[in-house]
Amino acid sequence: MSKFITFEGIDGAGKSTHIAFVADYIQQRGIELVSSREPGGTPLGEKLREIVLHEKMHLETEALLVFASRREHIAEVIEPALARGAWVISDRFTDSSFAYQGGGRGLDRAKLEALEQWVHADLQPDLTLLFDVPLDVARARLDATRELDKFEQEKADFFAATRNEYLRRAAQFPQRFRVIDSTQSIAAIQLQIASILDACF
Ligand SMILES: Nc1ncnc2c1ncn2[C@@H]1O[C@H](COP(=O)(O)OP(=O)(O)O)[C@@H](O)[C@H]1O
Ligand SMILES: Cc1cn([C@H]2C[C@H](O)[C@@H](COP(=O)(O)OP(=O)(O)O)O2)c(=O)[nH]c1=O
Repeated sequence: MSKFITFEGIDGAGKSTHIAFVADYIQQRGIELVSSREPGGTPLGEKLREIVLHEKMHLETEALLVFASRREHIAEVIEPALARGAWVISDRFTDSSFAYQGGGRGLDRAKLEALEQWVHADLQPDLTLLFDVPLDVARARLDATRELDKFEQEKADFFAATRNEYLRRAAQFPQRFRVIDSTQSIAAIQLQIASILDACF
């Protein structure tokens, strides 16, 4: 049966590092897998991603654009894949909007809930892997590796609020969230992910 798995965490937590591992692990079982990301995942969504990640805008514009990208992603990629029995993994989904636009930037949660109801009232991930690390660890990893986009340049209090909102949601939806202590070694994290996935097959 199809599964929808999302990857979440503050920038630098290690999400991208583990996506290829998860993709391999699932495909080794002969399952059709669609691997995607947000904002993005479709040609239009990728254009919206460029705008959201690099342009200054009103907070509500930002929220509307990430949900516009998501609407397209669900219609063009996620729903068709799930309907034919494939598994879908997405690097970020709606929990990112609650964490970044809600927690980080302070957008009223009720507005995000209204958008969520509008865009995907009947769809939720079956499993959400939350990569959780203290801010200083995430920051040190980012500084060591890449040029920072608009979100990655935010200050520590932004990421503290983002992380808190993720942890709040994990506590609110314990049946789909698995919180992974991402200060562990990559090998230890992969072992933990493998045992989480084994429970899904
Ligand atoms: N568990 C870990 N231990 C040490 N370094 C890590 C770990 N996970 C990721 N990294 C490194 O941290 C950096 C950021 O990881 P990345 O997966 O790109 O984070 P994200 O996608 O969450 O922003 C990369 O250079 C990666 O190799
Ligand atoms: C999906 C989504 C992402 N974002 C932000 C979080 C990230 O900082 C950024 C892009 O995420 P990500 O793909 O993790 O960036 P990178 O490729 O640099 O690892 O978009 C939101 O603010 N709201 C959202 O709804």
